[in-house]
Amino acid sequence: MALSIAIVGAGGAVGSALLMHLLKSSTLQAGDEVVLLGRGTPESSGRLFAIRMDLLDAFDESAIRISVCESIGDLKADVVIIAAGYTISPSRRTRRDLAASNQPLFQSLAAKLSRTVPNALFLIVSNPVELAVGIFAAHMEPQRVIGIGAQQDSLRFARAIASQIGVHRSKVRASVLGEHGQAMVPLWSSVHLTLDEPETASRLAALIERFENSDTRSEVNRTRDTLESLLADHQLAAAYEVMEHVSPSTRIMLEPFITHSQIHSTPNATANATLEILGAALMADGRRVHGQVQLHGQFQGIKGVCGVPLEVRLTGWQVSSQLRLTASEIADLHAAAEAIEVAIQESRKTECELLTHKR
Ligand SMILES: NC(=O)c1ccc[n+]([C@@H]2O[C@H](COP(=O)([O-])OP(=O)(O)OC[C@H]3O[C@@H](n4cnc5c(N)ncnc54)[C@H](O)[C@@H]3O)[C@@H](O)[C@H]2O)c1
Repeated sequence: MALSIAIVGAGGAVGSALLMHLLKSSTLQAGDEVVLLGRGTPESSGRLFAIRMDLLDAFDESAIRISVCESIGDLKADVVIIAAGYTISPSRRTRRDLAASNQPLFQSLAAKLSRTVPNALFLIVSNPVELAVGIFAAHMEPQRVIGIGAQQDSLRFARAIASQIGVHRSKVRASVLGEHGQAMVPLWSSVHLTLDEPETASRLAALIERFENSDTRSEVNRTRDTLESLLADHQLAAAYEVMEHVSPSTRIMLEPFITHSQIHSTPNATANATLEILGAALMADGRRVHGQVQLHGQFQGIKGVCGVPLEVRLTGWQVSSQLRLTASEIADLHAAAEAIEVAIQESRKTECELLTHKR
């Protein structure tokens, strides 16, 4: 049966990259449909119709249907990708600022989409991803809501490791759980090679020994100061060079901010991570991906939103049983889940205060 994928925020940096990746990859087949969902204003619809025409001119041979849905009430879709909302900028510097700005949008989208497409699979790109997942999971079946941040972080961790041992990412597997933010939990115990090559294996063993127990927090703090002065001087090459020499755990925390400082987003990496989860859902072959989901004790007894290993189908996620964590990783994961819960509660409190103020 033909598949329909809707994108909310299709005109943004991530949404545009996602469209390109979707239409260039073999994820969809002839007859499937990509729906660009508008905000319900003439300006938004106009822009989406123009984007549609440009895409048709580029990709018509693929025979994938591209349509614009002007009103959320008319939407029909099997998968909905949420890539709308504010991003980090000089006027919204922290995840807290972002939470305050994006919370009303998340609430409104979740309420409307739960009425029109309650049985869709929801892939959440927007940040703070944990807040969005919590809100969407309160409106639909929690099993149908997945934040893509942990997949993005896992891919970055694998690449950071691959680059330090001189191979490409296809040769390395690695997982990052927890928060898509400061409380992320890179799992050194999950790191392994997909090739049997003794020299590479010994380089990886040396890297793990060097960094597995290093103090990421203090390295992040030290390195952030160095980066800030390099960025202030527009020394981008030097900033990226610094990243080659820090721990992969530090690198995945800081490198996206260097990129963001120049192009205000990380569109292609994010589109790729989103597509990996979509691909896993379509193949439904039990491959492991990672995502922020609303847990009720299914992984390490955690209750709340947290990034965990997943198996995904179009009907929803289940926790993947393929990962064995060490005791200290389990402790870090519980600490991350608590930090996420505190941040979510804080955002809810701020929203309540704002509502009381308005009355
Ligand atoms: N998880 C990740 O790794 C990751 C990476 C990059 C961006 N993001 C997040 O994805 C979101 C989009 O990022 P971007 O870089 O594409 O930003 P962008 O500013 O380029 O695009 C934002 C999009 O959201 C739409 N939008 C804004 N307010 C809206 C509203 N009220 N209703 C409907 N649509 C609305 C805009 O029209 C635009 O299409 C942000 O929340 C950002 O933080 C996440």
